[in-house]
Amino acid sequence: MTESQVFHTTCPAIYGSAVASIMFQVSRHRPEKAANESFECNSVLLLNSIFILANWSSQTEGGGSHFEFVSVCHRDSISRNCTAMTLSDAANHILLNSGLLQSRTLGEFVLQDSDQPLPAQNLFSSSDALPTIDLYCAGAAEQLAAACRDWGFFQIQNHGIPLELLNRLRAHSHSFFELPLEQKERAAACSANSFYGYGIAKGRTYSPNAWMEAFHMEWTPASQVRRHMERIGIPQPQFEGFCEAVEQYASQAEKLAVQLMELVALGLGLDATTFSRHFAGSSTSTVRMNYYPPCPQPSRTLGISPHSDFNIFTILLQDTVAGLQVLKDNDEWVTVKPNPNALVVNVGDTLHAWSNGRIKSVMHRALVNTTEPRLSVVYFFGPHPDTKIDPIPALVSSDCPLRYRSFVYKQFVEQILQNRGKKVFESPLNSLLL
Ligand SMILES: O=C(O)CCC(=O)C(=O)O
Ligand SMILES: [Fe+2]
Repeated sequence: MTESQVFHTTCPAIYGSAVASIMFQVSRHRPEKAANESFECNSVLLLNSIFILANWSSQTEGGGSHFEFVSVCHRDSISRNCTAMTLSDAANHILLNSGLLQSRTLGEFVLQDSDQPLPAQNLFSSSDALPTIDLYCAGAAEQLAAACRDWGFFQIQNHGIPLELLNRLRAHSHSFFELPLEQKERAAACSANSFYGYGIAKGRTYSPNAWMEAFHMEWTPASQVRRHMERIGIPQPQFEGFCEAVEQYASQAEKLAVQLMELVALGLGLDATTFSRHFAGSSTSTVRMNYYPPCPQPSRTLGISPHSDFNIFTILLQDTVAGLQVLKDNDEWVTVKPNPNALVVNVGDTLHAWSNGRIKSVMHRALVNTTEPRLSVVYFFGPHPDTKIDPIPALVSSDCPLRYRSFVYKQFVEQILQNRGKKVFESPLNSLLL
């Protein structure tokens, strides 16, 4: 029933010379079509694959266009299963398989000039300027508070999480993203409203065509790592290894987050438990693996567009590839130099408001590059959903008057989720200003 042919095509609009020629094999469901009909590569989208809508103009069909949807593995540029579809089928296929909102239009997923400010090419020089703090040094509390005030970001070394665990987690995360797309998609988010599972990053903070894939797993109130991984179907030793690495890491990161809250409280001149006593063994935290495949035109897209995190602290593990950038003083993007022994920590909007703005959550983004995939494993730490956040009275003074209203964490998050999908980021903190 099908006829297989090999085509050479170019994608000048999207990839320029970087993918000068993609060889792909098209299986057509209508063998009777004219031999001289040509295919034109029309649009491209990627997760771990490049999706191509091949535009087939057929005179025999009354001059109308017919679209065929072809999925091509971008690493080796050799096609896998190719199915003929209509344009809307193809769009639906992309939406469903990416775990994305079905209501969106295809155009939003096609790589194109972004409406976000794009990076200049020279921004990849890494900076040593971001403070690196030894968690057990004398003065760690003061250094942490100063870094939270001046940068909203810092790296920590001597953090107590063994390097062996960090390396194991990095290795398992890489292996996960190297699985075939079809397999990863078995853990795709179950509904358009879910953030969890495999897919591209969603939410108000990310560009809809972010050059990345992600695997997001709930950690509290109960770990959902195994539930997601069971759907993937990998051999038992790999399954166990992956789940154990994530569970051990998340458990240690949770303790670290509490320790950081206590040190920062001390550094701000407060009682150590000012923030942490509101947690009493309960938090809202998740783990997300972000993976940024090499990109032929890194200046035309971003891995993650500028955003701040809405939680308390984010603890981020990088590998050796740079890409994370922090907006310093609302003015200059600084690249965080990868340090395999260190963890990158940033203040979230909730802690910002809780401290009455004494410490700050800042915008950050991720760049992509042409040659190497980049990985980050992120632990997002937030309070229990019912926690009421009141700016700490001791941090209100005549030279720092009360700036934020009190709020319940889950209402703050709900409001952020309602605003998701907005293309230009607006800080959720604005809605809390008095
Ligand atoms: O991958 C990175 O370096 C940044 C990730 C990030 O900002 C996020 O997931 O919120
Ligand atoms: Fe972030």
